[in-house]
Amino acid sequence: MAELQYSQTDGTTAPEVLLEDVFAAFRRGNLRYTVRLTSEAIVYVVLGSQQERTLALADVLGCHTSVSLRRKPTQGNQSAFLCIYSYPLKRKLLSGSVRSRVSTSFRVDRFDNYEQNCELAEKWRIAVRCLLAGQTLTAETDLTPSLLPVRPALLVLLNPYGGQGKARQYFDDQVMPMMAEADVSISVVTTEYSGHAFDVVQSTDLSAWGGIVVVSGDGVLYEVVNGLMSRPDWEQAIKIPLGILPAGSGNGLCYSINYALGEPFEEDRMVHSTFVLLKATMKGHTRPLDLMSVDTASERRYAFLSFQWGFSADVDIESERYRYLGGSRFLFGSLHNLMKLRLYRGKLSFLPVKDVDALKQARQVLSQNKLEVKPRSMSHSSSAVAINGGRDEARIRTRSASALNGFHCMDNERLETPSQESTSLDAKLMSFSTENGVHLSTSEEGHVNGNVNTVYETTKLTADGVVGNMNSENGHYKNGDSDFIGAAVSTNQNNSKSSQPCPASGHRPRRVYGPPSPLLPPLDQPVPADWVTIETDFVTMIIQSISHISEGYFSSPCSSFDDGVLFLSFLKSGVSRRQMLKFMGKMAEGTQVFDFGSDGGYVCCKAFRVEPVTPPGLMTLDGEKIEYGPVQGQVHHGVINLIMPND
Ligand SMILES: Nc1ncnc2c1ncn2[C@@H]1O[C@H](COP(=O)(O)OP(=O)(O)OP(=O)(O)O)[C@@H](O)[C@H]1O
Repeated sequence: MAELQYSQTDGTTAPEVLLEDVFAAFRRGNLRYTVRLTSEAIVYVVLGSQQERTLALADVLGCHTSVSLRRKPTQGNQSAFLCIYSYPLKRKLLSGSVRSRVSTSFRVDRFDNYEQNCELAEKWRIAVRCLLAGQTLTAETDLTPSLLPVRPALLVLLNPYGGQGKARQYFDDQVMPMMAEADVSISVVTTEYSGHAFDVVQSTDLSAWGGIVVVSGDGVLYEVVNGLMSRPDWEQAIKIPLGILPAGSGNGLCYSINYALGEPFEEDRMVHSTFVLLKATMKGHTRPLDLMSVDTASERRYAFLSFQWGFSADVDIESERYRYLGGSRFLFGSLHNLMKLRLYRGKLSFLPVKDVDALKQARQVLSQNKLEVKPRSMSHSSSAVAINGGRDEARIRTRSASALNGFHCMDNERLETPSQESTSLDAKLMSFSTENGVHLSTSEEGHVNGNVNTVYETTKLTADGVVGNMNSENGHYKNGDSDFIGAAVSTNQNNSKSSQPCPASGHRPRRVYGPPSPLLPPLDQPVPADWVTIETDFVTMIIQSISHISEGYFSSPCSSFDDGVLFLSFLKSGVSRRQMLKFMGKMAEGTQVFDFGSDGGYVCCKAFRVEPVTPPGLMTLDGEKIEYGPVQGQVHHGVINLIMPND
């Protein structure tokens, strides 16, 4: 643990000491500390020494009392225990900073009486929990349990087939122990078919939940958003706080959140993302996130991430076969698609946001990140794009080559139309054993071993709502319906089981709910005169509302969560396969390209329309396949409440 100077040497007032006591070390009772709690930290000093140690509350996730001592107090042992769980950032030699768990325990033995010691420990626990919830305390505050904030449980939707199919493992091993430490109660639904998340949120009583968290990729959150927007009470429903933990392939939203917060993602992403989610949950924090409404010829859908057409959409959908590779599936998909570079003829129209030079701003953002940017025209192979080094080097190291958004070869290589190859996910027999819910390990400073008492449930929800709680016990998580053999795509509400993601999320009825889209004319009418239209052969097109469309792919440096605008990146024909390969090498090095010179663009807009001329192919919304054909969309400012710290 880092040793920090607590006393204020800079002339500023030291934060008020809320609690101060003398506690013993957990294991070595003869080692005693003076422990102080302020609104910012728990500071403890070895008695008779000047050495202070600090647990910054910003790093603390929770606090429990007597967690490991199941044994009854004996005559010689009347102590209670206080255990604090923190996740400070620690520097690593090669990979920057990562959070690692530290549990710090004190023996509370001021009194000869066990109950009094318990009371004292409980007082500390209440104080720490209240501070973690963002409450203001003073030294005079009467620390009673009634002060503790009561928050409804989170509804967790876990897709066991997202990404490499490790969501269950990550959840059991990493997420649940942290949820228990933070005393956040949850109900877990394991999705059983593509479209299950949609069905659940469409019909569940939302007032029962404090928020909905998906343990999945962006695809399941897309289902959740569309499920909420398909409700007659959509206006209220979409306000429920939404969170995401990264168990997919692209994890674009989760990456964007961590990026915006400066939180590591490269290593232990689930720990970092859970930490961020829980810190926000404990304080009841959310941040507005823009919503995109997208109309196809037959229906309306909603998205929070991106619309894609061309190379990147093809890579996303066609790389489903490499799903077992996780995020690397995009690299293989890109290499595969590189072999058969295609052009996509069509008309792109957009309503530009005047006076915003997106490219200039993006260069500024990148240079602020201490990245070196040398814009070039893709037509000129001699000019290079290099974005290197800087504080975010590790963070923006591209693992996913979905970023290799199309380039068209100019060496007269054969251009093909998009293929209609089927996508499939290997059906696998999955057996989940999650016997021992939460286990805390022992480490330095007298840390605690043992199971944490917490209550969480596996809830079986169907389109009809809550069917029943599967299991609920102290510290034990049992998934009653975890065995899974997939066969076919199904939206069967009788919990029929499927292992094949349905990219189009099923054929659902036309949406009738949602905000009006005043910027959009009817799809069969021309766009207004103040729109810009480009008709050409496109290689790729991405319209996005957040910074990253997949892990490490910083495709829109100008985007923020609730800026009320969209950023459009497109690339027209004009680059060779060799150039593209070179570019892919740079991507592997951790470089990024968003600057397409005269062969493309990066613009800020509020609405768009795409009218493909190319025969049927792939279009995606938040990485999920949508109906191919004319499509248009507009942004709706800050409609979604994203679970994310806002302080
Ligand atoms: N039990 C299930 N069986 C089959 N498909 C499922 C199941 N649960 C969810 N799905 C589908 O899996 C698809 C992919 O899910 P998800 O987005 O979680 O992972 P991903 O595609 O790997 O990640 P990302 O979207 O971040 O690239 C979604 O379309 C969802 O509808």
